[in-house]
Amino acid sequence: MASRFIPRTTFPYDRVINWFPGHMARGLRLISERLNSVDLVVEVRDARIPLSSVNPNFEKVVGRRPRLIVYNKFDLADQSSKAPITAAFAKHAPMTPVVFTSCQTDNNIKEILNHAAKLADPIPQVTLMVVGMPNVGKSSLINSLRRVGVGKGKAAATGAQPGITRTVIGTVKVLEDPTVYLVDTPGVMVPHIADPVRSLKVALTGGIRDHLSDEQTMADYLLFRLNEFGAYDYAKWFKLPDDQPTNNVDDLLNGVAKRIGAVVKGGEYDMTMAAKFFLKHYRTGKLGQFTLDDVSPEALETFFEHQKMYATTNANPSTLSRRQEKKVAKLEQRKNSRRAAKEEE
Ligand SMILES: Nc1nc2c(ncn2[C@@H]2O[C@H](COP(=O)(O)OP(=O)(O)OP(=O)(O)O)[C@@H](O)[C@H]2O)c(=O)[nH]1
Repeated sequence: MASRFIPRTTFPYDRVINWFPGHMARGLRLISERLNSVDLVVEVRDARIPLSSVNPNFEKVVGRRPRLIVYNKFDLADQSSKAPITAAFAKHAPMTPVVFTSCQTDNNIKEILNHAAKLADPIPQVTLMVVGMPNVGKSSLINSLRRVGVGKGKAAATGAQPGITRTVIGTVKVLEDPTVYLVDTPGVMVPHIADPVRSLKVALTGGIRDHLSDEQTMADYLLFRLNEFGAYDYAKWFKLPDDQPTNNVDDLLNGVAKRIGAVVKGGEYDMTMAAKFFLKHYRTGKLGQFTLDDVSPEALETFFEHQKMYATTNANPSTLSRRQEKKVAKLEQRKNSRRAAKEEE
């Protein structure tokens, strides 16, 4: 019985999956070049990995520009994650609006348009720039904004695999009155994700091309997390013996392969095809809604502290307020006196 099942408590994994093709470096450059003609940066993150889908490179490029954070694909995430994230933003970044959206249902899309329209008070025309890691749903968001704002169809190509948008497309009108334009940009990955498990989470949610991260390892990690959440429905879905959950990915994939008839020559089960099917099931929400990052108040506190440090040491001083400039100068001064003291030793 499932109640007697003891899930694994660790997932040893030390491989780092890196994926930073040329169009991403170019994309980052283009974002930085277009920034001066943009009134608001809309940074899209994946609500299933609210911390792991943050690219510190955006902090460097976007600096202290007015920004709105969108946690997209919220239909696939644990709905209880919204409250702690909202509270952490209210405490650490009260001037940054946060919106939780679903482009599948256009949920909360209007809220983004409302924020943009508010900016149109002193300026006649507002331009937004959408940035984010690959596959977080930037193009889908543009299409949703256009659908909700001006009732028009698809303007940007979307796809289940990352890396569909490869260059900055022209501006797209998403609201008539006031006029709001939007610029799509290519998804930009972190050039080097130091934490192996973080790279696995990004891959599992579709941010890295599947073949680069190995489907069976991703399936194993997904099984580990489902068991950790006590989400054992997969056992019934894939008709595992006695509907029992398992810690063994081969047992699971055998069940999946049998269920979908994934057999190769000689009658063996096709484990890669089974793993792909299992991943697709998860990615389309059929196994439930999960948030893979720790969003406890303590974890969010650490995250924001880290972000603050990063932003303070990397932000472009020309975009800082005088108070922030003073803080950066103070930090620099402290750093210099520490260096001088060391040299004297
Ligand atoms: N369930 C769900 N799926 C979504 C949502 N938004 C986008 N998707 C799906 O996620 C996949 C990626 O969406 P895109 O809009 O192409 O993502 P992107 O960020 O533009 O991708 P890149 O081209 O890699 O930069 C597609 O299969 C979309 O249908 C959402 O809110 N909910």
